[in-house]
This record gives sequence, structure tokens and C-alpha cells, in this order.
Amino acid sequence: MNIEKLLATRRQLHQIPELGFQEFKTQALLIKKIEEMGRSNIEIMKWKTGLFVFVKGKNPTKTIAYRSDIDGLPIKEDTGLEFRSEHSENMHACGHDLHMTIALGALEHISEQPINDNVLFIFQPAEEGPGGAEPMLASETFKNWKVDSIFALHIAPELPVGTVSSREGLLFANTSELFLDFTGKGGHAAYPHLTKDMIVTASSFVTQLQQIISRKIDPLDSGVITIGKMTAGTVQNIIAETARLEGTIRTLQPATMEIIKTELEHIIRGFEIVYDCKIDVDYGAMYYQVSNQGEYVNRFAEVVGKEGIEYVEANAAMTGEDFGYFLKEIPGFMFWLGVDSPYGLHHSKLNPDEDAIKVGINAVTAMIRDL
Ligand SMILES: CC(=O)N[C@@H](CCC[C@H](N)C(=O)O)C(=O)O
Repeated sequence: MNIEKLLATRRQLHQIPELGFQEFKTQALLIKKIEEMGRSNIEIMKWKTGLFVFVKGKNPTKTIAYRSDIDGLPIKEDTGLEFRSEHSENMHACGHDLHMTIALGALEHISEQPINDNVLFIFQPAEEGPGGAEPMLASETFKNWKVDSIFALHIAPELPVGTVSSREGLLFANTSELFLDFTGKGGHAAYPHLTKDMIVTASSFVTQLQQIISRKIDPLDSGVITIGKMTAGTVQNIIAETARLEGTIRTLQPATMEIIKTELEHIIRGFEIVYDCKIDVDYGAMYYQVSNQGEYVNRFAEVVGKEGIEYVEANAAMTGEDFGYFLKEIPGFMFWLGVDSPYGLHHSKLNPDEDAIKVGINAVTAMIRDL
């Protein structure tokens, strides 16, 4: 493994973060790096802005798949790094640059020292939204390979380098995006009684929403509703005619998602009457939970132990991952990789320790060999 070369690749990828299904430069760079490996046993297939990369086994009886996501987030980077994002509005603030580099490192290793079985590397677009896993899984290209097992990783800023973590069963939550558009009658700031103020309505809605979690969900179950963006109004002395809330819903169980949506719609109906307005709701992209098979997790803990990597039992998290769709159909698991950053996922100062790349490649290649 030429770690210096891989670190340089990680930095190149870090500089060109692109949003879901716009990963054109990323796709081109990945293809260039894979072609530079110069291996005749590698077959590259484009899928939208992602890639399927197939490494033929020596004497295959099955196909093992490993998936990396490739998209960035609409966040202005504030790390001050020399190799910071060149796309000033976007950042790899969820570690997908490390995910891709680790996949490239594992791909190079497996293609140089092929195993008996086939290995399919998946470079998946749009994990942050609107979701690339479900359509990739449904594609004819993917179906043709009849994958027998699959796994993936996600960086964990709170864990030290040299550590990996997972658990049997639920690792990541069920998610649904949430977009709410409020429309009422705007008007002059001095005549509120003649208008229907959508800033007041939407603000009140945000606080009311939280009572779904505290009053409608079994306290022994769990859910999260986060509104991450609110837009409304035109100028300081006009009462806003429209407002928009953008957020996400997370639950530990698929059924709880349905409860939350039903309750949300009750509140919408109530608000439309009380605030005399119209509220349109759109649930955007929904991700199925990431649920790990115990057999694979136990095997992984043993495999990484032999590599001198520490395995820590994880708690379930309210993060979402469309990798859950792959695991719904194919046996496998997902794990966290420690990258030791004081700033967490989706933070403009996230700065994963690059030493984790080598650990990730060791864990992934060792697991592929074991499978
Ligand atoms: C690992 C991670 O951070 N994933 C994202 C997935 C987002 C899904 C979708 N856009 C949503 O917001 O519901 C996360 O925010 O957990």
C-alpha cells in the first residue's frame, strides 16, 4: 500500500466536494485513480455519477461487495487546511473523502492480490440526499452480480484512531426528510391584524412539533425531529406571506416514523385552521434503518482483533444512512471507524485524522479476505 499516494488522493478528493448526483469531478478523479492502478482484473462501470468496480476472483463461488459513498455537503468549510475545499459552498463534512480513499486502498490491495471470490466495490452517489443506494440496488447492473454479502464503514469523529465500532441489529435510524411550505396573507408590518403572518405561524409550528416527540412517542422508544433550515420574508417591514421549514425525522423503528407523520399531519390541519393558512408537506428522501447481522459483526470483531485494531461495542445512533437499503436485501453490516476529531460530522471544522485511512484499509481488506 502506497500510503503517501493515498493521502494525496484523499486531499484531492477533499478539495472537490460535490452534492448528490452532481459528483462529476469526483467520478472522473476516481476513474483516473483506478485506471492508474493498471490492473487487467478490474472492470469499471459508470452508474449515474457513481461507479461499480468489479475485481474478478481467481476461482469465484460468490461475490462480496464493499460500498463507499462519494458526495459532499452544502457547508462552507472552516478548517483552515491547506487542502480545503475549492468548491466554496460545499465540504466533505461527513468524511466521504476518507471513505472513498479507503475503498481505493482496499481495491488496489485486492486487485494486486486477488482472492478466490469476486469483489464488487460500489462508489455510491447522493448518500446525504436524495439517496443513491436504493436506485443503485435496483439497477440491472447491480442485480446481474448477485452479491452474497456486503459491508461499509462510516467515520466516527468521537472515537480514537485505531478503533472500530459496531453492533448487532440497529446501528443507524430510519430517516425521512421534511419540507413544509406555509402560505398566508402578507401585508404591511404596521397592520398585523389584516394579515396572516407566516413567520409567526412557522415559528410556532417548530416548537409545537417537538411535542410529538415528548407526548406522542413511547418514552421507551425514541425519535428526533430537527428543523435545520427556516426561510421566510422579504424585508423587515413586510409581514411574510410565505415561510419554509426544512428538516429531518429520525426513529428507531419504522412504525414510529408512521406515528410521527400522522401526528404531524394532525398539527398541520390544526394550524391551517388556527392560523388561516395553507401548509404543504413533502417528505423528500426516506432511508431505511441500518440493521446489522450479528454473525458478520462478530466475525468482524475477531478479524480486526487479529490486525491489532480495537473493537468497541457501539450504541444505536440517530444518524441515517441509505446503506440500510443494501442491508435490507443482502446480508452484511456497517461499522464506525475512529478518526478522532474534536468537531463532529456535519461541522464546518471537521478534520479527521488521516492516520485512520490505513486502519480503515486494513480492516476492510482483512474482512474481505475473511469473507
Ligand atoms: C451519516 C449521516 O450523517 N447521514 C445523513 C443522512 C441524511 C439523510 C437525509 N438527507 C435526511 O436528512 O433525512 C444524516 O443526516 O444522518
